[in-house]
Amino acid sequence: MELYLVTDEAACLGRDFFWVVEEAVKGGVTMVQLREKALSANAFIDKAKRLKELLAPYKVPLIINDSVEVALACDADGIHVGQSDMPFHELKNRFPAGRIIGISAETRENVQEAEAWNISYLALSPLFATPSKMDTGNPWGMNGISWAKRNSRHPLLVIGGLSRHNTREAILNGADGIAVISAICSSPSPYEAAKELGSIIAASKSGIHLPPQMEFPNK
Ligand SMILES: Cc1ncc(COP(=O)(O)OP(=O)(O)O)c(N)n1
Ligand SMILES: Cc1ncsc1CCOP(=O)(O)O
Ligand SMILES: [Mg+2]
Repeated sequence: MELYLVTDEAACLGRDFFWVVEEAVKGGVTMVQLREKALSANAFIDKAKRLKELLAPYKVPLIINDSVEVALACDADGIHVGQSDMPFHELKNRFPAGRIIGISAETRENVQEAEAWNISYLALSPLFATPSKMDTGNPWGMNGISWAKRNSRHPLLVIGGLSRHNTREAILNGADGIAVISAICSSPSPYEAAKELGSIIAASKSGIHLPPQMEFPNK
């Protein structure tokens, strides 16, 4: 989940959706979430099945946003739910054990509540305000990552406004991975964008010599 692509057809700017995703995967994306807000259930399932076939040879897991029905119908590797979606206690009974379950945390209370759950990752949402999703709560900011790192046992993702300019700082503050829409889907080259973000993540992880507080004294 280090470099996690959340898809958005509109963010692909008229280019073929499957081409954008495949370029991103070739560039190094490690997980893909199909996020569809306007499709019928059948159309969502058809798109998910096609995407699963595309991803299989690359061994990149497919995550379905919001819908357990779609996730089951396409035999997805995992599901992502937010605070207004199916609650974890219900999801864990509906979704086969061993698959990926990701949850968004919008507040410190959400992070604390998730401590009791067996989930695959927690996504701090949003890290920064973003035009890609307007109905969000208050942004976590970089300080929020270090707080969550100290208070959560789960792998931590950050989402919202991530780009080549702030990925290093997010990782140095404690994020295990980043999730993006526009930085990849809307890039002139989704391949190059993914490659660059992946390199920044790898370099930030291998090059940590100072604790984040020392690198960023104001955080
Ligand atoms: C990886 C990841 N993190 C957060 C979200 C947001 O989920 P949610 O709050 O349920 O909002 P919608 O995406 O459903 O609009 C996400 N999708 N993926
Ligand atoms: C789906 C989602 N959840 C929180 S912010 C967001 C959108 C992220 O998009 P971008 O990477 O373009 O800021
Ligand atoms: Mg949701």
